[in-house]
Amino acid sequence: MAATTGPASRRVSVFPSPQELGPALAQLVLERAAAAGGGGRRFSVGLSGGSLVEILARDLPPAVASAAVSPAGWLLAFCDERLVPPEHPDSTAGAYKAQLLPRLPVPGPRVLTAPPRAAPRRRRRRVFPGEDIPVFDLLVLGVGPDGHTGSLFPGHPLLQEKEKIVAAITDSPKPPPERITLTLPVLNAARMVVFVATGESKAAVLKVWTQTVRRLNKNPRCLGQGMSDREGSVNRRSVLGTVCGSLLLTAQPRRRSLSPTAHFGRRRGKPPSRRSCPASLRAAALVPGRVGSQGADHPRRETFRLVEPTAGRPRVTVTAAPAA
Ligand SMILES: O=C1O[C@H](COP(=O)(O)O)[C@@H](O)[C@H](O)[C@H]1O
Repeated sequence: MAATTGPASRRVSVFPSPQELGPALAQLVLERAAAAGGGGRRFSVGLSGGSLVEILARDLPPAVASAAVSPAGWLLAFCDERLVPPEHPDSTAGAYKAQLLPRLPVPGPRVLTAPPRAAPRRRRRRVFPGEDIPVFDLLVLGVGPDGHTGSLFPGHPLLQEKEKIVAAITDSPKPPPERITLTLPVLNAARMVVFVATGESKAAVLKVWTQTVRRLNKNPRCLGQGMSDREGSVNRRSVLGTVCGSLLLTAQPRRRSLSPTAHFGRRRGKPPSRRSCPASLRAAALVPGRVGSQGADHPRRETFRLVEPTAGRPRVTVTAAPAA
């Protein structure tokens, strides 16, 4: 049973274990698939790798079977991929092909083996007709202990990417160093984004994330303490740059008039110049409403969050649970 707080559009649910989180996540996938079908769309879903593969491989197939749903119309892509041979244990596509796909009914989903930007322009057009930026119905993203999501790492210049929809990274702090990843513009364009974090190693980053979002929601003009802390083993501002940039996915059109001062506040002296204020943070200041999380401040608790705007898309979900 999940402990859930926050308005329906921005819900935080805490699951006692991944065993309980998994079925809820599977239900969410089916709900989004049904919503896409109801809207006359093919269901497009992007999946991260890492620990998520096991959760989905365990809990999605039984949910699909008991709902008697056919995944034949689904389009499945990967939020990021490590550039290793498909049979390598680090390959995200390889892991899904080995663990999840054989457990789904036949015919299974259409699988994009590389994110659309890596494909020729003609093929991208066919996959996401009429969309400059692919609008996924659902992105299921993991969160690393350092706050990375997909292969978007805290403090990495890739967070500033605005043009590409898929970008290469050759210096990933987490091995393997060479990867490709969906960029923030794609994350921000999705109809719903689910962040899944399990295990104690994620507790610290989720705590910072939650606290910052609360601060932002109370007073979007001040990111508060820690945000100008450039020292220490963890650059909290950068961590939040990733995390809050992701939370932007929820949000509203940007207000052009917002200045960097507005985002960093004046409490810690002179605000940084616009250049030193990451776009993801500028955007994060516009996250509306309240994100609550029961117990999420406790370092040993992790959270399941569902964040969605009151009107229309996109919606953001974060899921987490202590490790089994
Ligand atoms: O390197 C990666 O890490 C994240 C988080 O992985 P996890 O095993 O800690 O859940 C993952 O979401 C991403 O796809 C992957 O490339």
